[in-house]
Amino acid sequence: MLYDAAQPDVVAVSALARDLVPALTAWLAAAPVEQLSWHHSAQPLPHAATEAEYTALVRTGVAAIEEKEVVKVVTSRAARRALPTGFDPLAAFDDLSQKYPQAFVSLVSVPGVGTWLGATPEILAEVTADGTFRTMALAATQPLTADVTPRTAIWRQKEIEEQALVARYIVSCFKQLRLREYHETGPRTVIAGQPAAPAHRLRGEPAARAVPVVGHRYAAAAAPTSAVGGMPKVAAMAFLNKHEGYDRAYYSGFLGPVNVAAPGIARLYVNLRCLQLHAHEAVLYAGTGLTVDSDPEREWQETEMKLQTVGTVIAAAS
Ligand SMILES: C=C(O[C@H]1C=CC=C(C(=O)O)[C@@H]1O)C(=O)O
Repeated sequence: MLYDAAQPDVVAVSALARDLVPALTAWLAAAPVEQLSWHHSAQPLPHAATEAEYTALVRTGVAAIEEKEVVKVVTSRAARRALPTGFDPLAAFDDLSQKYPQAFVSLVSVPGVGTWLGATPEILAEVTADGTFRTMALAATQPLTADVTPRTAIWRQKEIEEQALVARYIVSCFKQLRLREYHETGPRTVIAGQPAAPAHRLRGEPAARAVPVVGHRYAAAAAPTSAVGGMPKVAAMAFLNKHEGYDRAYYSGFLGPVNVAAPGIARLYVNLRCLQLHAHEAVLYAGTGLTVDSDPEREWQETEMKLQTVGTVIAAAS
């Protein structure tokens, strides 16, 4: 499934994905690595914001919240990193899979789309074999340190508010789909990464029994969620289009296996902690949810921390 934030009405789903898997797996196993050609997007490289530019964007975001233009907005930035000679995307994929066993690690290379590598912890929507539909409200991240565990993590007002906004947004999407019966657990702190860029998140997990199509409809209605766009959605997106200053491309869109395990089973993830490969460099993406209490310097540091998730595989290959 492919979704591009710039074309929110277009969601491409392969009905035959399951039938393609054996042929693709055999092809990958048979092709020598040097013969695999990785697609590069024809789009120009995005502007990579400096610290001064990003903190200024955060200040503008906080001012927009103070002026009640938006309730919450999630600003983001791109960062460019030179690729080490002979960088092997398949080895980087293996490396990420080992480092982040709880994340959805993906390597996607499509003509016209380019090559994207990522390790996202965030489920957008899931439909399981028994027809259960699940989603989660993630927001806020803090570094995992020796003396902070999920049991002892303390969250500030800003983060509690941020997570509550995302949860409320999800419930409003349920209402839109006339999905009235669901149950909610949490929020509870979870580990959303492994040593390289560890983080804790708050998570609510509303679940509802539903026909499989709800997953698809929910994903199309909810994306971009308030965890990656903001609230209200239209005002937050207008703010980002005006001020963010670069094209997010597939970052903060969604991806995942649909109809692969069996028809109707889907697991869609928000495309976070990802990078796009270009011929000689990678573009990494990260963002942070702003509320009225956001501190620009802390938000910059949070993006730095998040960039390390995929940044480590480039550093490891150097
Ligand atoms: C925009 C990103 O994270 C969003 C999703 C979850 C937690 C977030 C946070 O910690 O601020 C953000 O809202 C990103 O990781 O690039």
